[in-house]
This record gives sequence, structure tokens and C-alpha cells, in this order.
Amino acid sequence: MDKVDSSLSPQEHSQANEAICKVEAASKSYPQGDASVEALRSVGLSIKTGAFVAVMGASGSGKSTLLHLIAGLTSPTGGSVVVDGVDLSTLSDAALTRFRRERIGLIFQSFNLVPALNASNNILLPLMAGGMKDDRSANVKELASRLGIDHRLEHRPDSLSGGEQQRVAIARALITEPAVLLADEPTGSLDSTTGQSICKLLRDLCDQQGRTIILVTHEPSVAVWADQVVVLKDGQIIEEFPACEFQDAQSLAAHYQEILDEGLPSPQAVASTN
Ligand SMILES: Nc1ncnc2c1ncn2[C@@H]1O[C@H](COP(=O)(O)OP(=O)(O)OP(=O)(O)O)[C@@H](O)[C@H]1O
Repeated sequence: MDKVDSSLSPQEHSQANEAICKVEAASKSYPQGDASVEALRSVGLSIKTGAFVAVMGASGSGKSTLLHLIAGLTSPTGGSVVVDGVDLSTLSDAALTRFRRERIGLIFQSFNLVPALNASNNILLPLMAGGMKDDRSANVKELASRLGIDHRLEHRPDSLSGGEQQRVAIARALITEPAVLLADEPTGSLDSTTGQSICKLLRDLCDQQGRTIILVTHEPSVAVWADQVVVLKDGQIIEEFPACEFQDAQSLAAHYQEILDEGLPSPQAVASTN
């Protein structure tokens, strides 16, 4: 699905039409005793700049493995992963670490903030890890204000609400201006109202700033905020559909359940993975 703002220049248009993330025939198996588990089997996915994609599937279907491949946290057993024009398999360990720090924003269910640091320093962490020397407090303030946490910057994680902690984690993920924002069950530790406010925030980041977001979730009420939904089953993409086809989370949930019950890859999904 195109997410192209008509106010963009022709050059920006062509950038926006390019795939920022391309997964081709990617497989991943993990050794398990004498056998192996095939977590992903020949998965193909092409995500355009500025798209918001939700990856759904039952527990063990391979969602986190797919996200970890895109993040360069693990490497595929077969196939390739290209993010922001870089084939991740061509990078040395050190270059991959730098690429991840600078070009990938990661958000987790459990926030993963450093307890001893206040919100401001948590947000600055990726820049500090990259050897930042200049004062970036203005960038932190601007980002925090956009995310509604500017009044909480001096607080440590244990005095922030879950929603505030996740906003700090999102600010930390954005401080390097990454090419892609990857979120693994970002609302999984939050009550439903706070979870919905985080979904709205992600939607706004996509609409207002052209952020590319790939989000893993079990929840139809989260997936409904995305542009495109990708459904995994047993390590394969069995369906892809636009979320806008569904008026609300309930109707998306009903469609999702039908897909899981049928369970076989549709001809379209097979074609798009080949
Ligand atoms: N490090 C690992 N070592 C061995 N097996 C693994 C490893 N990571 C994942 N797996 C297996 O790969 C399969 C896919 O796991 P993955 O975590 O990607 O699924 P998921 O859809 O994200 O599940 P959940 O929703 O429960 O987090 C599962 O069978 C899992 O047990």
C-alpha cells in the first residue's frame, strides 16, 4: 500500500515508493536436540517507506523471528534481508551493530529501559553508545514534547506509568532517526486504553512524519491501526490484507480467525512470497 504524501517533491516521491525493507525467501531454523525447528520457511515481504505493517499469527508462528531478522538480531538460514538498501548479510558484526543502532528503532513489550537512568538519559542512550559528543538535549525535548512526555524527562522508569515508559522507549527508538521502527507486542504490558493511545501515537508517527513501522501483535485491536496486515502460520505467510478493509477491530478479528481456521497459504500470499 502506498503511503505517499502529495506534498512530497518528485525525489521524495520516488524514495517513498521504494521498499525500505525487503525480505526474500527467508528461512530460519533453530537446532533442537538432533532435529531443528523451522521458525520461518521461505518468507517474502516487501515494505514501502512510510508503511505501517502489522504482523499477526498464533504463538510460535514465527512473528518475533521475522522481526529479529529485519532488525539484524539474528541471521536467516536461507534467503536475504535488505533494510534501507543494505543487505544485512554483507555486514561484519561491528558494522551490523552500528547499522542497528543508527538505522533500526526497536520497541519491546517490556520497554527495556535502564532503571538507573532518568527518561532523558534513557532516550539519549543510542546516541551515547554511538559516541555522541555534542549536546542533544534540545532534540530530546522536542521529541519528548511530540510524544507527550516532556514533563517527565527527569523521572526514572520506576516513577513513570507503563504508557509513559513506552513513550520513553519510543523516543529512544526515534532519537537516531531510524529508517524503520520495529515493535514487538508494544502494547502487551499495557491496559487497553493506554495500549490504544500508544497505537494512535504510532499511527500519527506514520501519518505525520512518514515513519515506517513494522509491528508484531496478537491483538486485532492493535493490528487495525496498521495499513497492511501480514498473517504468519507455521513459519509461512498465509495471508496479507489491507487493514482499511475493516471498519473495526471486531470485524478484523473475525477475518483473522477465518484465515487461521483455513490455515493454508492463499494463492496471492504464495505469489508475494516467491
Ligand atoms: N532461540 C531459539 N531457539 C530455538 N527455537 C526457537 C528460538 N526462537 C524461536 N524458536 C522457535 O521458533 C518458532 C517461532 O518462534 P517465534 O518466537 O518467532 O514465534 P512467535 O510467533 O513470535 O511466538 P509468540 O507469539 O509466542 O512470541 C517457535 O517454535 C519457537 O519455539
